[in-house]
Amino acid sequence: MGRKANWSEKPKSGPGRKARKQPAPSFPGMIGSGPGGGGGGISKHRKKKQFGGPGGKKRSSYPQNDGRKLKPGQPYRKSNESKKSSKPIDKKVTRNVRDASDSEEDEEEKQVMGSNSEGDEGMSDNEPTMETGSGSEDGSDDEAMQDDFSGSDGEAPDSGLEDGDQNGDGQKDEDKDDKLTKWHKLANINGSSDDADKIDFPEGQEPTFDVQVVVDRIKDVISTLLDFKTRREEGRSRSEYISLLTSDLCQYYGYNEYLMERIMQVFPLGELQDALDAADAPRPMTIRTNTLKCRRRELAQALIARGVNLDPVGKWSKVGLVVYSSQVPVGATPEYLAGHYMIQGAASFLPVMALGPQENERILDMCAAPGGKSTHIAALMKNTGTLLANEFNKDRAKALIGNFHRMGVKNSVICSYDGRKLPEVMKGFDRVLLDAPCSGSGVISKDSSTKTQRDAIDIQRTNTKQKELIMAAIDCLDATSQTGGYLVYSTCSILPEENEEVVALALRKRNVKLVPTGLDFGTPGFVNFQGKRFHPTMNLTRRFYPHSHNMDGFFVAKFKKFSNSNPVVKVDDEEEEEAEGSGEQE
Ligand SMILES: C[S@@+](CC[C@H](N)C(=O)[O-])C[C@H]1O[C@@H](n2cnc3c(N)ncnc32)[C@H](O)[C@@H]1O
Repeated sequence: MGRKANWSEKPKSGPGRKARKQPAPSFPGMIGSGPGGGGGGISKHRKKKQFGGPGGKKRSSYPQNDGRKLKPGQPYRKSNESKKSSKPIDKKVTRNVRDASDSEEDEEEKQVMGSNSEGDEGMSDNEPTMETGSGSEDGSDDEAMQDDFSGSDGEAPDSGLEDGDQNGDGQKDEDKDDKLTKWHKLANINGSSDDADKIDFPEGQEPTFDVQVVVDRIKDVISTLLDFKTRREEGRSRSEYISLLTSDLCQYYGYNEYLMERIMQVFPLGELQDALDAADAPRPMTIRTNTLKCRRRELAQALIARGVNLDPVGKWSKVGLVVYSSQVPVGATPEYLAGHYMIQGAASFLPVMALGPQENERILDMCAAPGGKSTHIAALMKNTGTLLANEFNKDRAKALIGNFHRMGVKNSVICSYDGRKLPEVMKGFDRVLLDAPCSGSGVISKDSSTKTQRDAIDIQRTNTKQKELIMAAIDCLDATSQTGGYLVYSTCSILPEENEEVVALALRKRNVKLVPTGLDFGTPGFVNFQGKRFHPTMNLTRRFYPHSHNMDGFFVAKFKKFSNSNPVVKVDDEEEEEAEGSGEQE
């Protein structure tokens, strides 16, 4: 398997060193370009005409676009201008974003990577377009499945919603003219909105499509909604403005109305554009060192010597590396083939960090393929104890097997049950990870078809499955475990229907409580959402967003099971829950 790396080699010269002298690489593709940016919508136009007026000067400032460099996990702080206008439209959706500490790397890492490198502060400007090759592997559930031996570089992200349900990217191939016609119809746009005080509401006339008109109007409507009393046009209601904004955002970003409305409920108005822009931009490529086989410093040395321009991912992880650019395919290096690392989105480190696997435990990964998190769990267990890695989809389970072999996982059993049936097969685990199949609304840059293909029925179906899986996951746990009794529930979705609502149901129907995830950044989960009141401890769950944390949209909740019996839930309550979802109505 590959040739042996010379770990003692010092990166004084050679391609790695040279790579570091290159101009600062930037984020792939900026908004609207690159594989993820072309989702639906008007990304091509957006390249030319960004918010902030003609000439392409962006008003909304995504981390890499305003000259700052961020690594995954680093919070993005808005410019003063944005801050001033960042009034939430509704107090119920006001978020408190907790800042992560800045990523100052420890001295040891600096010595290896070279101090003062361009990358020290974070990502740079050129997309690291890595050829992953046929052997490339993606450890993340939520990323393109580069490691499932399909050999495809641009596959849909693995939200695992349905077995084999990942959509082709028909949206990308949509004919530009058809798209424009569609936008024209949808837009119903007339005139320009240069005058910020006078917004031209479409009144049924045939629309004249003009991206700049849409862009300006989005800006004006948001400004109006943020200062409604003074800026509103007499006789216009807030809902008129909101529906105009929804329609314009759908056109500009290429979402269907259902998903756009959901997203507008998640983010305060002052954050919305940043969130939507960042959702389109590809995330930095990150890799996770397989500590079963090597140390991060050694891996970094070996890759730098091959021409990979990298840095530690941030202070929050001891095993992650962010790759800025590379002269070799990162998914086909000898080190990769020898299992020294997994190509894995930074956000997908978080559920396993929260789980905190211990040596000699019995751990279940209920939805495990392709194995990014499972192999991480095995590494933290140091190949001791027992890891049961389950994956319902047999084809995907093959990728799991391949990854376990490559990464040298030896403490595991792989099985292929419907997770909902697992308690009938085996129980008594110290820890369980449920990285649930989801809509993928947090990983839109990896599968832009999500923008148009998720609807209410789809989300409802997913939500039902997630609720059944979480019940089963808890039933597999042993509350009397001496070392654990913990469940981590995670998704790569930002929708409360797939996150807080699922958690809320578990809190009601099982003897579990939420505990801190131990992750020192992330935004607290919603305690109130759209008139629903969740348990106050919901603020212990963590949300991660591309625009705030420079990683995929993710949700992580950690539970402790305190009794193996189940609470008695009154039949009336159950019926009410089924009718209303799991949160209490305010
Ligand atoms: C989000 S992905 C998991 C990614 C994985 N944890 C990783 O890090 O590589 C969800 C997985 O759940 C699987 N899945 C879907 N329904 C399932 C079920 N009922 N039981 C078990 N697995 C299921 C999907 O096939 C998909 O592989």
